[in-house]
Amino acid sequence: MFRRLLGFFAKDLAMDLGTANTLIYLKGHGIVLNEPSVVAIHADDYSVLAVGREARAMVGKHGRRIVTIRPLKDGVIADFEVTSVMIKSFLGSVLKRKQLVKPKLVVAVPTGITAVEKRAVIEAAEQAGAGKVLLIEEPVAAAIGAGLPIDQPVGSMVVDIGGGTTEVAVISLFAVAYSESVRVAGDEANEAIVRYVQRKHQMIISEYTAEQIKIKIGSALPMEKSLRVQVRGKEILSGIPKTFYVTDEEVREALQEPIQVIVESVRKALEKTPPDLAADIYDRGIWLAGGGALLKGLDRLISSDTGLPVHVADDPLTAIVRGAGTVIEHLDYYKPVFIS
Ligand SMILES: Nc1ncnc2c1ncn2[C@@H]1O[C@H](COP(=O)(O)OP(=O)(O)OP(=O)(O)O)[C@@H](O)[C@H]1O
Repeated sequence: MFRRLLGFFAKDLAMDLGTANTLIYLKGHGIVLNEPSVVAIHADDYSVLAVGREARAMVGKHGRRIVTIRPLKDGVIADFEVTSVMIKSFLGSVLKRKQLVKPKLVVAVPTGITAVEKRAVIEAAEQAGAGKVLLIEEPVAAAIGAGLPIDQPVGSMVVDIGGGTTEVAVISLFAVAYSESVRVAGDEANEAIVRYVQRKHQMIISEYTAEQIKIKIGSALPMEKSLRVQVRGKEILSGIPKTFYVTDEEVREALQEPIQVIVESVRKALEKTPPDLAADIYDRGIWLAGGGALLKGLDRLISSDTGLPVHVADDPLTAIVRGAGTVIEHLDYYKPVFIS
């Protein structure tokens, strides 16, 4: 009885532990944390200097004795210790005071995650102070966040374009019926812009600058108005810092390859989807989620390539955590979605 009473007061949580961003949803409150998945560490004694936004601001601007680390790669834990530290810091800032009962935590993870990777997520969360850790596949969470009827015998296709991975999944009756995952998403797009600028302008820019270019003027198809952005970089030959312009057309050219891989994975998923579910998708269309869904014209490009209607989920950057949040609010109803 006492434990049940304590359980009533427990602050259960849901988390989108992403390659680029980590978001936390607190039961009964909504999204309470949205931070870059970055940790800054002192190289001498490995002490943690900053986590999240504060650590992100140090990237590319620190001396040799500081290291900035993105502990997740392609949606999975690449550096276990640093991930634990990061989760601990985020959970700590959300929960503030020590809890009498450890909170239940729903974590969204990529589809096709291995048993070892699952274990790593659960252990990192437990070390960070979580009680029971429940895992849900990211596209399922994204579909719930987008308001799709995943509890019905109806096929819904979600394309989640994150930082490290693009996941295409067909979901029906609480489960993934078919999925396709490629390690090409936002990060790869930034790297493609860095390479293009080197080749075309003989200038070196950081991945952060490339990301800003992508967000400001990036598009998958020509836009009504031509755009250009002023960029600061370093000339390859002289090493001298210089300012130059990059146009939307150039960014489209740079992004052609990664976009093609994403479109190809959607086409492949459609080909492999069982016929009855495919018929539902042909009727209802495809939903895009994740930060990559914000690339201008990507919905139109996928639509013209597949001949299907393509919708962008509301606030695609938060779709996964909102979906995982819905699950933590109605744990019993969504029991069938857990994968561990
Ligand atoms: N307006 C925009 N246009 C294009 N890309 C964008 C835009 N805004 C954000 N992004 C990209 O979205 C990506 C981050 O998306 P998101 O937070 O959904 O990924 P994540 O969940 O951290 O990654 P993953 O799912 O791979 O673990 C970044 O690569 C970022 O550059």
